Amino acid sequence: MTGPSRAMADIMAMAPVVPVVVLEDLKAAIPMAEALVSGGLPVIEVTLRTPVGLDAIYEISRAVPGAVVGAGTVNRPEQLVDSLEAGAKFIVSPGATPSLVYAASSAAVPYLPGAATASEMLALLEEGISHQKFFPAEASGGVASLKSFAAPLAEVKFCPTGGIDAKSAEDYLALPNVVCVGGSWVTPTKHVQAGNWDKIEDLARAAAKLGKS
Ligand SMILES: O=C[C@H](O)COP(=O)(O)O
Ligand SMILES: CC(=O)C(=O)O
Repeated sequence: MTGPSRAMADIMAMAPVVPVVVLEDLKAAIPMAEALVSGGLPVIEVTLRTPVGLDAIYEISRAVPGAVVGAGTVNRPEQLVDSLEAGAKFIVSPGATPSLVYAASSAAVPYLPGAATASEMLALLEEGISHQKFFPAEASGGVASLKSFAAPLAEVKFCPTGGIDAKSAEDYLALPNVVCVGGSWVTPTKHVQAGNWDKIEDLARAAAKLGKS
């Protein structure tokens, strides 16, 4: 495993669940991150799908010391640069392109690119990227597909994301090639909008226990 994959492996091992956050209101960034960290989920992926994504990463990285905040939906190399400037500790993209892989490798930042087929996984392995996001997990065959990848692609370890909930997360985490899972169920929009941080902390606490039974 090369440097950036090693570093991504360490981040993925910190918690069984990576909350994938789509924030509409910057004011929610810090209390939401504090609730997740208090509940036991320090690794947080803030997507760049909304205008406040980068500012949220900036604020969380400076104000929530226990958080390891990364940028998600990084679809272009310039977004990777902006994310690092904002304070992102890791980078996630739904797929991968040569320019994204090059940008991540040049910046030596932990990088979790998406892959959904054996060919995409092999292409990333050729770049030294052994830790990959299986996306979109449920739509790409879910647990059954990952079981099929385990033997021929034994070197690849996954963070499946997309359509996973608290119940199905257990099934994914039981697989030998799954290190953690990603999902938005820990930060439901209704609770974020209402500022129900205690509810989010409860969801995080339950998610942090997954895979440990
Ligand atoms: O990164 C992918 C999604 O935003 C998270 O998936 P989900 O909302 O289905 O959990
Ligand atoms: C889906 C995904 O991987 C992302 O938004 O980064």
